[in-house]
Amino acid sequence: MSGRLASEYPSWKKLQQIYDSEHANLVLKDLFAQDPARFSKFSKEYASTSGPDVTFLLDYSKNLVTQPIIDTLLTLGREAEVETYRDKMFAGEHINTSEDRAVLHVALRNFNDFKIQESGVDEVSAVLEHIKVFSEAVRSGEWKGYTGKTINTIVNIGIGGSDLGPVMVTEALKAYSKRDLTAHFVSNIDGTHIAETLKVCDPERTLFIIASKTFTTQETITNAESAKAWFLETAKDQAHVAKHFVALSTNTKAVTAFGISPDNMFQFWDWVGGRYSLWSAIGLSIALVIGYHNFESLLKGAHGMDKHFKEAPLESNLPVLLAVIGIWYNDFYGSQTHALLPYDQYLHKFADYFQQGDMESNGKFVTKGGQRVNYQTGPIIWGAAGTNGQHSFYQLVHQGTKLIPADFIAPATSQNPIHQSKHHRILLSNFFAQPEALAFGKTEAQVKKELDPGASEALIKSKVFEGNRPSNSIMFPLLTPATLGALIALYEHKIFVQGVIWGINSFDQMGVELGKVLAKNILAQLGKPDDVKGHDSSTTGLIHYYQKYRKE
Ligand SMILES: O=P(O)(O)OC[C@H]1O[C@H](O)[C@H](O)[C@@H](O)[C@@H]1O
Repeated sequence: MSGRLASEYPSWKKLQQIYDSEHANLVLKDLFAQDPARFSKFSKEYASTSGPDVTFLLDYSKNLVTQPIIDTLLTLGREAEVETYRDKMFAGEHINTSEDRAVLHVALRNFNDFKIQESGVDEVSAVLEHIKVFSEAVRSGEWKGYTGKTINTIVNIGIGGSDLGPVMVTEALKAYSKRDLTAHFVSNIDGTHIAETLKVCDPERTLFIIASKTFTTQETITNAESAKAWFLETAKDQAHVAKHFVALSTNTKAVTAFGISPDNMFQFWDWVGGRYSLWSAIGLSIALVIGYHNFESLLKGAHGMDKHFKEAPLESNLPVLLAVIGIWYNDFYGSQTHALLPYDQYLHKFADYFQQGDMESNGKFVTKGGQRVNYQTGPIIWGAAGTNGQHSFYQLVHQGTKLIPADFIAPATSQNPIHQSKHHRILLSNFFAQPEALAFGKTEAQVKKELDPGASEALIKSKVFEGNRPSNSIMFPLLTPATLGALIALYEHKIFVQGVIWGINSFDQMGVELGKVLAKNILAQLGKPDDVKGHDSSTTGLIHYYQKYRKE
């Protein structure tokens, strides 16, 4: 984040030399055979030192690294001043330089532990109290709708960071949810999303949460207006809106203009990035679903990881280790993607969440200083909950031509230990087997032994697994709110460290703007073919096709 090109650091050049001269010999099978202590050397147990107990194991031994490579990667971190920039973040310095903002999602889960100076930070506890009081009133039934009935449905209307975090966390912590309160999340501007959701809502018992940092996002405001119109069809009186609509935003003026009273607004601040906002008022739907106490545990679990990230030396700092290992593949092996593969159905939205978290943060081609990078920055993040992926895309992961570093994530204990945990044992046997298969593969000699002597060369070759495909494994005892908080913070800080090393600003998102501006211009031209002006022939042709067939 210093804005320097990463490729100028001496350690970067050294890593390139190491890669060129050694990568052909970096064979996991050999590395494990040569060192029986490899697992204990390249795995770490995390234990929180503040807040609720959180422990997990990070096993990074199945990576194409040796100790000297890890050391050089850590030197890269030091040369890029990761520690300095980490301290700047926690101190509230304006490290988001393009927008001249502090980056203080860590302040949202701090509970007065670290001293952070920034306007608004002293209001965090009041907003948490507001979330607590409101969520408890709704959950207990004390908060009533306009006809005196209790709320049984919440609809969070938001997009991007105002949607993905709450969606992912409420799914992940479903085991802690209040079963008589149904949560829906409407994000897409496609009218289908709100229309299908409203079909199952009762206006007398539904609470709409309009979640938008800016309160100007086209999708969210349009969906919110449609929801309000739908509500008023039944409720008639504008005064009833107060019982059924609340806003989560930094923009009081726009919230008031929409017709939501400031009393029903949950505040946050410009130093909370959208993709880091689930810890803020944007988490209201989470508190409603899992209860404030559990929401606070989520925050405290994240704070424990913040403390680890802030205080642990780089060589035992888990977000740093994940970050530099990721850079090794991304920048030296040329891998384009990184897979997040949780073996926990509750985490089925984890990869979706970190698509925004990582790709919006680190999908940048210029440094903070405005130079075009001459190396790869953020990877493409993707993934799905195991074992589903095994029956679809794992073929390519095992035998395709691309190197796909992957993180396997699993709880030792299931929240649903049905059939004497039979399901969970099967799930975990797959969680253990896949990284093993990826790393060690299956040789031609092994394949031949299993086939008839007359088997064709082609058949033999098709059954070979080259192996040497790297992965991390993360295991924890149980997916609790605090564990999830720590896990999310682990990845947030990993993304931060990578951004610092690449010299980019991980906290703006200029890349989402151009399409929005063009769409606004096109929207004004959709009326008639003659209005369609100023486009290339392809865009013009597509709009004309729409105009020919549309039905209003
Ligand atoms: O919360 P909002 O202001 O409505 O923003 C919602 C989302 O839209 C923007 O375009 C950004 O790409 C996201 O980072 C943000 O989370």
